[in-house]
Amino acid sequence: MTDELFPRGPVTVAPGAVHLPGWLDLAEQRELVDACREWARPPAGMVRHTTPGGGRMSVRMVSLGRHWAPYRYRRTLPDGEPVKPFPPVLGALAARGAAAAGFAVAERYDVALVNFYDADAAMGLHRDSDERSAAPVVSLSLGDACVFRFGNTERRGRPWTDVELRGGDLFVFGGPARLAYHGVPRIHPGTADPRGGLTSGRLNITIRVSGLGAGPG
Ligand SMILES: O=C(O)CCC(=O)C(=O)O
Ligand SMILES: [Fe+2]
Repeated sequence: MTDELFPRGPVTVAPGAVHLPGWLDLAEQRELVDACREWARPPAGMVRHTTPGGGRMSVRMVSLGRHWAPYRYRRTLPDGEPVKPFPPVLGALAARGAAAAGFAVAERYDVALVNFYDADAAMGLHRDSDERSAAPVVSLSLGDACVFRFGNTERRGRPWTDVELRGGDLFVFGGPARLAYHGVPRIHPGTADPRGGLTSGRLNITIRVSGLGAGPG
């Protein structure tokens, strides 16, 4: 983005974790927001998951390619609906994003999770460890800014770095950071640039290589 008061440059937050601010222009953001609206529709639309411990997640999610629900991937939703296919546009974006962050990825990206955060939603510190691939996770942010907490691979606690992710930002974590704990403690409501297609709330698209191939489950 060229109209920022204080332009933000790429930052390596930890070895293997790269933040590229303003990676998507406003037109690309609008296209993705429109696509997310389509993907969020039933059948196989947006859901709030319950964890095995009985807690209800505040983030609404829709899966593409494989249905993710705590804590594994499946081909179908609990009601038997097939998961929506993985859109080729996200495969291309993920490959481009990983390359922009300095990663050479031989595998094909095949799953995505679209997360919607309203003003009060948050995501606790966790690792993305349900994949069977070491390929970097590619994350795109749209709408409201948030605090993205990027921790370490050892424990769900400090040390961590808090990064502000805004609409259009790319964050990629792979290599030594692939299994680092991370989460979203807070949304900054009302910070979305409406020209990016979202007037309230935050969308995050997280694209991964499942490593599950054509196998079952
Ligand atoms: O919303 C984000 O930026 C992070 C999402 C996330 O960590 C996940 O979907 O596993
Ligand atoms: Fe995650």
